Amino acid sequence: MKAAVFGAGSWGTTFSMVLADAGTDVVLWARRPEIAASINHRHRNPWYQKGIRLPERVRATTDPQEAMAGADFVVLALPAQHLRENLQNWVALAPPDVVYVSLIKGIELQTAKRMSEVICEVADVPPERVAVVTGPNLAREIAERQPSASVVACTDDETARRLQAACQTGYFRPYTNPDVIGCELAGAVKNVIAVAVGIADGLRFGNNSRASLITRGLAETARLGVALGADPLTFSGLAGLGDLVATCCSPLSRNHGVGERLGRGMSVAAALAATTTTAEGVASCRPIQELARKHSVEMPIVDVVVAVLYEGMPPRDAVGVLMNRSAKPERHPWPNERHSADSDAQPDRVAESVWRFVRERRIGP
Ligand SMILES: NC(=O)C1=CN([C@@H]2O[C@H](COP(=O)(O)OP(=O)(O)OC[C@H]3O[C@@H](n4cnc5c(N)ncnc54)[C@H](O)[C@@H]3O)[C@@H](O)[C@H]2O)C=CC1
Ligand SMILES: O=C(CO)COP(=O)(O)O
Repeated sequence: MKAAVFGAGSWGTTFSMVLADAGTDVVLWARRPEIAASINHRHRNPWYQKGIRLPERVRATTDPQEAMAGADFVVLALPAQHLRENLQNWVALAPPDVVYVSLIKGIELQTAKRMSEVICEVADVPPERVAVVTGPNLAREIAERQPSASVVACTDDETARRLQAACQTGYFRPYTNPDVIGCELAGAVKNVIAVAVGIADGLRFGNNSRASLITRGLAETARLGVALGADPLTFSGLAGLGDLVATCCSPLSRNHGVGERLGRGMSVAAALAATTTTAEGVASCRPIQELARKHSVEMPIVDVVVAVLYEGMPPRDAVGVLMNRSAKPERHPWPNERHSADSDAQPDRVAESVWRFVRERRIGP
C-alpha cells in the first residue's frame, strides 16, 4: 500500500507516522521546502511535532506529482477552507482508482459542504471513493504513540477495511463505520462546542458547566446530523462523544484554547492571533449555523459561539443567553418525528432574539 499525504502540519505529519508504522509507504507533501528537507534528512518536523522522530518510511516532497505517483490513498490534511483551491490543482495528477481520505474536521464557508462532498465535487468521484478518518485523535498524543481509537468512515465497506488495515498499529485502533455524514458532521461541530467549553473554562466555571455543554452540545449535533441523514447512534460513538470529550477536556485542543482566551477576557482578534495552527471551529461555526437554519434545527450553543466570535457578544452574556432560553424537555423530537403542527414553529433564534432580551435586561451572571 502507498499513501500520499497532503499537508505536513500537526495531523498530516502524525498520521503519516501512523501509516508508516502500519507498514504503508508514505510520501508527505509539504508546502515549505525546509519542512520536506527536514523530514527527508533528519526524520523530523520540528515546526509541527517537536521532539518526534518520524519513521524512515515517511518521505517528503514539495512536488505534488511525486507525492501522487503510485498512490492507493490520497490523504488530505489541510485546513478546511483551503481544501478546494488546493485539490483543484492536484486531481489531474491522481492515479485513476485512488481513494481520497479526508482527515479534515470542518465545513466549507461558502457552500456549507462537508469535506467529503467537496472532494466528490472537485475530484469528480462517487462517494464510495472517499473515506474520512475521525475520532478522539489529538495529534500530539498520537505522535507520542499513546493509545487511541479512531473511525474510518466510508460508504463502501471494502474500502473502509483496506484503509483500516493501512493505518492500524499497536497504538492506533481504527473502527469502520458506514455513516460518513454522521462521522464527518460530528468532527466539525465538536470544534465549535469546544470553543464554547473553552469559554466556560476561561470564565472559571467548573465541571458541571463543562459536562452540561458537552452533553447539550452532543444533543444539538445529533439533531442536525439526523436532519442531514446521519445515523443517531454515530453520535454516541468515537466520532461523536469520543472526539467531543477529548477535544473539550484537553489543553492541547486549539479550539478549546481559542474559547478559553475569550473567556479570560481577550478580544476575538487577540484570541485568534495567539495561535498559528488551525482552529477549525472559528470558520466552521457559521456554515454549521446556516445548515441548522436551513433544516430548522435549534443549535443554541453554535448560535452563541457565532455571536461571540462575529457579533460582539461578550462571553458572559452568552452564558445568560443559554441559561435563560425558554424551558424545554431534554429530548427534542428528531426531525422525522415532528408533528405537522410543530413544523411551522420557528426555531428559538438565540443570537437574534434572546440576546437582545439579555442585553436589555442585563440578566445572567
Ligand atoms: N491537530 C490535531 O490534533 C488534529 C487535526 N485534525 C484536523 O486536521 C486538519 C489539519 O489540521 P492540523 O494538521 O492540525 O493543522 P496545522 O495548522 O497544524 O497544519 C495545517 C497544514 O496545512 C498547510 N496549509 C495551511 N494553509 C494552506 C494553504 N492555503 N494551502 C496549502 N496548505 C496550507 C500548512 O502548511 C500545514 O501543513 C484540520 O481540519 C483539523 O481539524 C483532525 C484530528 C486531529
Ligand atoms: O480534532 C482534534 C482531536 O480529535 C484536535 O482538536 P483541535 O483542532 O481543537 O486541536
